[in-house]
Amino acid sequence: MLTVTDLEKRYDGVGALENIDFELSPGELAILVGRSGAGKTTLLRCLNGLEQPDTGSIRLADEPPDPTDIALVFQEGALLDSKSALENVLDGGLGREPVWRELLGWHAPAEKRAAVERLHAVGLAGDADRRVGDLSGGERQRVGIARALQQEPAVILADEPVASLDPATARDVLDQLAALVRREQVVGLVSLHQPRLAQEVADRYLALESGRLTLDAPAAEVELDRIGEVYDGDG
Ligand SMILES: Nc1ncnc2c1ncn2[C@@H]1O[C@H](COP(=O)(O)OP(=O)(O)OP(=O)(O)O)[C@@H](O)[C@H]1O
Repeated sequence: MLTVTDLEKRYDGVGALENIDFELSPGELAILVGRSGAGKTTLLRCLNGLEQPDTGSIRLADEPPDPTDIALVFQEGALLDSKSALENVLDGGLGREPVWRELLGWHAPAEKRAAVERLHAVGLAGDADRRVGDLSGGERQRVGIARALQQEPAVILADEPVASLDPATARDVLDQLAALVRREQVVGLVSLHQPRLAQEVADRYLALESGRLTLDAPAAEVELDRIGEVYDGDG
C-alpha cells in the first residue's frame, strides 16, 4: 500500500500541493487528472524523490520507501538512443547488479530473461536488438515502461506517457501498462490529459485542482462528466 499523508509543496511561498492525502493498493492503476498547472508533475516528482516536499509523508507498507521502490517511466526522449531496446530495459535493473557488470555491460542471465519477458509483455519481443533511436514513439514509450518495471519497483509512476501518440497507439500503450500493473501487482499512478483514454484503463481517479486533491474515488463510481469538469472548471 502506498500511503501519502498531508503532503505539501510550495515554490517561492506559493502552494503547488496542499494537504494531499491518499492511499493506493498494489495492482491498482490510478489515473491522475487535472488542468495544466494543477500540480500533477509536482506530485509525481515528490513521490519519486526528485522534489522534496515541505511537509507530509510518503510510506510504502508503513515504511519510508527505498529509492528503487518507486520507478518513474522515462519519457521516450530519456532513453539511450544508441543502445538496443533490451539494453535500455536491462538498465532499469542496474541498481541490483554489481557496478563491474554495469561497466562491462554484462548482465546476469536472470536479469536478461526478465528483460526479454518484459519486452514481450509490451509487444516488443521481436524488437529486442533494435536500436531505440530507430523505434517509433509508441515503441519507445513501451521500452520506457518495460525499463521502469525492470527496476522491480513497488510503485510505477508515469507523467503524460502517451501525450505524443496517436489515439490508437496511446490506447495500446496504456492497456499494456494497465495489464503489467495488475500482473506484477505494483501500484500504478499515471497522469493523463485525455479523459476518454483514462476511462478505458482507470481503476481509480485522483483529481488535482489548484494543488488540492478534489477527487479520490474508484473509477466505477466516477462519471466521465466529472472528469471533464476537472479540465473545464476554473481550476
Ligand atoms: N520548479 C518550479 N519552480 C517554481 N514553480 C514551479 C516549479 N515547478 C512547478 N511549479 C509551479 O507549480 C504549479 C504546479 O505545476 P505542475 O508542473 O506540477 O503542474 P501540472 O499539473 O503537471 O501541469 P501540466 O499539465 O501543464 O504539466 C504551477 O503553478 C507551476 O508553475
